Amino acid sequence: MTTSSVLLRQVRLYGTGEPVDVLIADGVIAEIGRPDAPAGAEVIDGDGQILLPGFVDLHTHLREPGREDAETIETGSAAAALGGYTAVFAMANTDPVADNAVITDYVWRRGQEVGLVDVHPVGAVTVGLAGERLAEMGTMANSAARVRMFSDDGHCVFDPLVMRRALEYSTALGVVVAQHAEDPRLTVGAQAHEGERAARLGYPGWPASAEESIVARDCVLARHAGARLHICHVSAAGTVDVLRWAKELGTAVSAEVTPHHLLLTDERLSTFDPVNKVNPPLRSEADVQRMRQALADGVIDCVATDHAPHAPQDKDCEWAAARPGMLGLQTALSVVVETMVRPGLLDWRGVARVLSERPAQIAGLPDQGRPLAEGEPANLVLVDPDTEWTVQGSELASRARNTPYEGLRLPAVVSATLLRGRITSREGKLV
Ligand SMILES: NC(=O)N[C@@H](CC(=O)O)C(=O)O
Ligand SMILES: [Zn+2]
Ligand SMILES: [Zn+2]
Repeated sequence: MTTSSVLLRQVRLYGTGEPVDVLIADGVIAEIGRPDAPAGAEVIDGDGQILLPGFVDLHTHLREPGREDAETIETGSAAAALGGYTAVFAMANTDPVADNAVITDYVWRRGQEVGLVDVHPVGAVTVGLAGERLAEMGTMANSAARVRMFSDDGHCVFDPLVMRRALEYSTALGVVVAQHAEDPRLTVGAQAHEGERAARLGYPGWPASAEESIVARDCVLARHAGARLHICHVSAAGTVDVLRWAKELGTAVSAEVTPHHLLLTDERLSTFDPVNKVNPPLRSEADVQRMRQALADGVIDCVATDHAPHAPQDKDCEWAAARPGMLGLQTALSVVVETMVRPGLLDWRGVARVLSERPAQIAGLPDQGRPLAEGEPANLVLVDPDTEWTVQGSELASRARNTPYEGLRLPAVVSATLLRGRITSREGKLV
């Protein structure tokens, strides 16, 4: 067996301090300082670039099994590695649904076979995402994939009794339930953020209260169950108030925001381009500002992409018929830099927190989001903060093309990603 080593020359840990050399051997950070390159070591010249723990995405749609025409575990893993990720959580709304251990184990094993990123399957909360009967959470939690997160994402677990039971089981299993917070009675036929723009265009509105009310309800349920709850894709300013209240009461609730809800508003509706259709919808400028502030404050814990690839026939059609969702894995870092680092809301230590450390803690991954220190697993990303790039959907690794950032110039590029000491991407290419 050959053991490979990598020497990262002149990198700045968390973007602070003087550049140092980092030697990686046998999958761990072996030495930080001025180590010599062992014979045969691969040397990467960091040139003062920023070293961070590899990113962890709690919310990815990889579409396998069932819609391999939109994305596969292989193409999605490629997008993840190029985006700086070392672990992603693949949502359960596949076809068939990942509501049993046969599917969740398949997703895990296929991810390991591809080998670019750890693909952790999310198990469904209810059978077939139908919201009626609990799926076999225990079997999934104890199978090869060791499922740690459960979600009916795409659908809200709407029945409060079903949600209560799911939270009670999750506590016993030591897993987390992630809620797609959308009261379906308030969003019947909804097409866009309820507000002036949707009204002018005649689109039925998706009110913020549909999100806020479910988050409030679930925080109450979680507190009484002594359970951990995670809120997917927070989009409305009022949800931040609910989260702050619940956290002050000691509720074990965490929350994510997507890159697109940090950058884009419902102003995009005027384009009529369904690439901008997403669930929850793009909201107002005030909501966007509140998302940024809450992420900086820690009321929102982390950034998750909600990477949602769709085949052209499901997107290139009229607005009402188009599926909701947009790509995110290869643009997340740049959008976080644009919306949080450039305006001074987060430093690079903060970027490590929201893209790596907090998500790893929320999901309970012991080997991700770890400190940059000797002896720690070498799940790492090297970031060049000074280079800008122009997004082109046709150049992204995803099988789908539905990026809302087409033609946009964004800051920061991923120079290299390392998974357990092995280089998975380098200078925008897979290794
Ligand atoms: N976000 C979306 O608009 N779509 C997601 C489902 C979801 O995250 O709710 C999808 O699966 O396409
Ligand atoms: Zn969702
Ligand atoms: Zn989703």
